[in-house]
Amino acid sequence: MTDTARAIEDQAIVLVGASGSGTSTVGRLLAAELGREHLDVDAVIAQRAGKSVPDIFIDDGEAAFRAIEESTTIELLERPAVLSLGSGAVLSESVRAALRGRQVFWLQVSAGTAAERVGLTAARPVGFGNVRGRLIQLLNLRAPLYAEVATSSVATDDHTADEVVGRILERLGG
Ligand SMILES: Nc1ncnc2c1ncn2[C@@H]1O[C@H](COP(=O)(O)OP(=O)(O)OP(=O)(O)O)[C@@H](O)[C@H]1O
Ligand SMILES: O=C(O)C1=C[C@@H](O)[C@@H](O)[C@H](O)C1
Ligand SMILES: [Mg+2]
Repeated sequence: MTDTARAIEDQAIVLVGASGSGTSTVGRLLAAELGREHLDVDAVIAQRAGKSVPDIFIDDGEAAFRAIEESTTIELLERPAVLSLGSGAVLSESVRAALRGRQVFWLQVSAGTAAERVGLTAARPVGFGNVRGRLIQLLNLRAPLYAEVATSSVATDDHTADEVVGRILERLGG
């Protein structure tokens, strides 16, 4: 193995994207394909807190969640895992700085598709009220931040999660 290949193997593979882009699902499948650990930052936070992310928002407030999200994300970036970031993690300048120089895949999704996907799953903070309208707002705000940190982007609207994994594997191999 070349030094470059070894250096890449030691590095986290990071997935970013809006809620419903598939960061959790694709991350789990990609990690299985690569034989790597999968770390979902939302899941790690919930496990450590002993309560769900929506409950942390309700009990402790968004600012408290963002502080935990920032430190947890930066900590987990040091692991040679597939890392699924929370959709709002890129709001943090410190997280964006920590992502520089890393392999970051942006899973792109339209608001319509994201709403269909998250509308069918368990409650989450962005799911309160008008799901599609809220997702459009969040996408407009966050798309430039995903673009800033991403080294590669993958369209997901008309592709299954397995197809998205295939696209990422092609790019990792290339
Ligand atoms: N490419 C895809 N095609 C069809 N359905 C998908 C795809 N990717 C994910 N899904 C489905 O969409 C739903 C949301 O996916 P997932 O939980 O992975 O999104 P997420 O980006 O992690 O969202 P959040 O930021 O809210 O955690 C799940 O039901 C999942 O099975
Ligand atoms: O869009 C957001 O701000 C969030 C997305 C989820 O990944 C969670 O991190 C939480 O629900 C907040
Ligand atoms: Mg997720």
